[in-house]
Amino acid sequence: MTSPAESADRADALDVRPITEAETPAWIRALDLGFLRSPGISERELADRAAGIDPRRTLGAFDAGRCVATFRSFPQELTAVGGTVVAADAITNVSVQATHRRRGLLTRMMSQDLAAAKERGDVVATLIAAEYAIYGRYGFGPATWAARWSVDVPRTGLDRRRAVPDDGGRIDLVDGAEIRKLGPELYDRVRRAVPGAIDRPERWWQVATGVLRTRPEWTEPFFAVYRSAAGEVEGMVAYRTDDRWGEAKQPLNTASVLWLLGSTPAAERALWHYLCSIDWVTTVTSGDRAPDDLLPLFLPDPRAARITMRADWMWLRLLDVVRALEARTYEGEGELVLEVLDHAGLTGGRHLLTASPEGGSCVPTSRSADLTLDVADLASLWLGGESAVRLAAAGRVREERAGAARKADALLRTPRRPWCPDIF
Ligand SMILES: CC(=O)SCCNC(=O)CCNC(=O)[C@H](O)C(C)(C)COP(=O)(O)OP(=O)(O)OC[C@H]1O[C@@H](n2cnc3c(N)ncnc32)[C@H](O)[C@@H]1OP(=O)(O)O
Repeated sequence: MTSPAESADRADALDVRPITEAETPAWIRALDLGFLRSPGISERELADRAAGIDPRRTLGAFDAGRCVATFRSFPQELTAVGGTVVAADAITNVSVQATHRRRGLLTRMMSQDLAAAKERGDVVATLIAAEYAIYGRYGFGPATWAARWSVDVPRTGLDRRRAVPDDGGRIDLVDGAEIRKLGPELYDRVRRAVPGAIDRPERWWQVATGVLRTRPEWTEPFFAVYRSAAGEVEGMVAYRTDDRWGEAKQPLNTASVLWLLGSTPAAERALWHYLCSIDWVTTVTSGDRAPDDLLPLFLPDPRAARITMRADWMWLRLLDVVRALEARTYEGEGELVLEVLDHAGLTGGRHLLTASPEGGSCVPTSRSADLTLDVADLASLWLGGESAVRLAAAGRVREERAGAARKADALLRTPRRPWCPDIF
């Protein structure tokens, strides 16, 4: 039998390194095994997925030449509170095969990647965590949250006879080519106004419209565009329907939203109302939205919208506390001394934050701290979605001065929750 120490030694002996371009197909197959996906993959899917992978930022662990662990990062833009965009190290495709787990392979790949991101000057690292328990140990904290709703259309109280937006705008059904033409500009406006949102490279639109096939089961969705009374493109939605009928021939279709964008509340309202007006559709599922999404408030009876999922979404790892705190604006004016603990030594230290609605300055200080907190908890507070009072009550943040958590909330919390509309 092998002892844990011997297993750890064996993991150390494994090669963890960036892959070569020629190794990409084997790396993708290893990732699919790690994500419990069927090993069969078409040549087209393999080629379309490989085209999105930069081998220089793609790590593999190799045991006797076989890829047994995968890890990849790519450059990403993340919107901070106030609209400034910061450079992020987006981490994805993390897997360690069931035969090689719990021998430290993830820890080795993560340490390499975060060190490289720090060296490059990225302000944060981002990821969507498969399981809650994995990433806190590396200094990540949940920073955006998501909710899904299921709308019982007959209960909404909306007038089913109404067919067009009641605000002078219009909705048109369009094809994927039109979405590729109109989508990037609209999305860019939306994401710069939403803390927690990330950029969508051209590849995102190609995948969303089926030009690139990165999943075997892709079918073309419906696409609709909303234009305001002034003719401006302000909203867009992609959805699928399921052609379900009851035994007495009642139409019972569900319209499942894949993504819905509005640069104005009016655009969001018009699109949700449109989805609830489609003949045959009795249920609308929302896809992943911010936890404080306006959807229920657009319905005469908000109880028609039932929450079906609510969870943490994007996790953040601050790589540079000073640049992160200086990249955002604040809800009020004030000073706060933060003692930030980072056991990995990537950032942290005691800093004086001088905050205002125009921005902030952050400098090392020897003044006594108001709050002591782990870098992972500061990540949860940074986008304004978590409360320092709440974290203090849970014993995660320590108040060194009475009332400091409340003061931190007055500066850092935002009226709307941060939101990352995408999975990556
Ligand atoms: C951003 C993304 O891609 S999210 C997708 C993550 N991938 C998956 O969930 C796929 C299935 N799981 C896996 O592939 C692997 O189990 C991984 C990647 C989660 C972990 O890889 P491993 O090499 O086993 O992790 P490693 O041995 O470095 O573990 C380090 C520590 O994290 C802990 N840990 C790792 N995974 C988990 C988990 N899923 N739940 C709880 N603790 C975990 C280990 O116990 C270990 O703790 P210790 O230091 O106290 O002993």
